[in-house]
Parts: sequence; structure tokens; C-alpha cells
Amino acid sequence: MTGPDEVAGVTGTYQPAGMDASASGVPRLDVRDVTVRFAGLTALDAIGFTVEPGSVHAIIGPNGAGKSTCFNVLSGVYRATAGSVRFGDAELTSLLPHRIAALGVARTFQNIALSPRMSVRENLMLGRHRLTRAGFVSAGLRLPSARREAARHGERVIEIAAFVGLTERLATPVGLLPYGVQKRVELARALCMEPRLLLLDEPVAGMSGGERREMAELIVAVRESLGISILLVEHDMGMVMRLADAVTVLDFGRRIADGPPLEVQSDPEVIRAYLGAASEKEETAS
Ligand SMILES: Nc1ncnc2c1ncn2[C@@H]1O[C@H](COP(=O)(O)OP(=O)(O)OP(=O)(O)O)[C@@H](O)[C@H]1O
Repeated sequence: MTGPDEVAGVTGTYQPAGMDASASGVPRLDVRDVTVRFAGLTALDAIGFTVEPGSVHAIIGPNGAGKSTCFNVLSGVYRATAGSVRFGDAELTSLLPHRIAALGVARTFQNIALSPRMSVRENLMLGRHRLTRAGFVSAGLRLPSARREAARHGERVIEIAAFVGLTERLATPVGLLPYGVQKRVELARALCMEPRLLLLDEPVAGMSGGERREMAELIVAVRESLGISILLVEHDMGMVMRLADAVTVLDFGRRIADGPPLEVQSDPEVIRAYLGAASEKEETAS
């Protein structure tokens, strides 16, 4: 059985490749005055926040607030209409998604984006793809250098699978795994990219209470073992309040609060935004 104990048991033994387990080598993410407009609609209106190296930072807000749009800008899927996103010395707003990934920004998706017929191991090997040096030809010819490289990546995949508690599932096709375990495979695949910043889009959406707890423990373990920065969008307030060092609150594309979780939770504008969203839902339901 895999579970939180196994996750906790390996904490501290897992090291980021080429880095020590501290926030050194992890740049600050600086989002400044980012605006995104879609024909007639301002999805993000000059928003800004900073993700400190090695911290867990949450973006929250009612439906349609602009959270996914923000993630899409950070990962290069959407182009910002204005503003800047700096990751250390790099300006991300002009880069394509694969260039942003190459800088060490990895992402998981709200809806699972894995290959269901492929095994856990194969899905994780896909995560290593951007780190693979062997060219198409040498890999195709199975040259010794390409074989050695594949073996190295294979070992790393085994280490990462152990860290997230997936050792016994390595040969299982992903589509046969329970939903909560698939979400862990997604996180493991993102870790296979050796990220310095991990973007988690609703990591516990659709999970049972037990699965939520396991995922929360895993996120803490990632932060503590790797010292990387984690930016997450999440609707589960309890989880945000427990996990996050800082919270940015969006509402209708505007940033309405930013700070430590306790401060943000008692901010009158945040309370108003959430109460407003709740009463709108009630009106639609009645
Ligand atoms: N590609 C797009 N084209 C047009 N409008 C879009 C596009 N993507 C998002 N929007 C709009 O931008 C606004 C913000 O949407 P976004 O998905 O970022 O919100 P969200 O906070 O992630 O919401 P949810 O919690 O429901 O996922 C919404 O009004 C949405 O309809």
C-alpha cells in the first residue's frame, strides 16, 4: 500500500538534481501589472504578486476571478496584454511554453493530462523529455550514450516514484488507477522536470477527504525536501490556510488582497467577494 506514511518516510532523502535541498538556486517570481483582455472582457486587470523562493503561495478567488488565466500567462499558454512576469532574470511574458518549462517552471492541470494507456513509469519518463540530451537519431539507433542516458533518467524516475509513494504502481497503466493516485502521478511527472517553480492547478479538486490529506502532506514534503517554490490555485480554503505562506486573492480579474493567510482570511473585501459569490449561487439555485 502507498500512503502518507510512505510519503513522510522518504522526506529528506529526495534531493533535487543539481541543487541542494534549500531555496538556493530558486529564483523569485515577480508578477507585475499583468493585464489580460479577451475581446471586450478584462480577465486580469494589472495584477501583481511575488512568490518568494521556497514558499507555498496560493491564488484564490471566486469562479471566473482570473486564476486559470493567471496560470496560463505564467506557463506561456496565454500572452499577457500588458505587464511583466520575471522569474529571476528571465522575462516570461515573451516566451513560448517549452522555453518557460526549460527555465524550471512545471505545471499540473485541473483535469488530469496523462496518457491513460501508458504505465506510470512511461508517463514519468515523458516528464524527463525536456532534460533528454540524446538526439532523435542516437536514441533511435540505441547508441550506448543514448542507452546510458535513458538508464539515468530511469533511475531518477524510480527515485521520484518512491518519493510520491508510487513505487508499486510503476508498471500499472495510469487509466486503471484511482483518481487520487492519478493526481499524484501528475505531480510526480511535474517533479520529473526538476522544476524550480511548481504550478499546481487545483491539486485536490474532486478528491475524497483522505486523498486530500495525502496530497497536502505530499505538497509539504515537496517543499521541505526540495526547497522549490510552489504556486497553487485551490478552492479548498482549509487546505490553502494550512499550506500557504502567502495568499493572493483575485475577484473579477482584480487583486483584492495579498498577504499571510490569517490576514487575508479576515479582510473585509475578501469576505464580501466570497459572500457575494455564495449568494449568487443560491439565487441561481432557487
Ligand atoms: N480563452 C478565453 N477566451 C475568452 N474568455 C476567457 C478565456 N479564458 C478565460 N476567459 C474568461 O476570463 C475570465 C476569468 O476566467 P478564469 O478561467 O481565469 O477564472 P478562474 O478564476 O480560473 O475560474 P474558475 O474558478 O471557475 O476556474 C472569465 O470571465 C472567463 O470566462
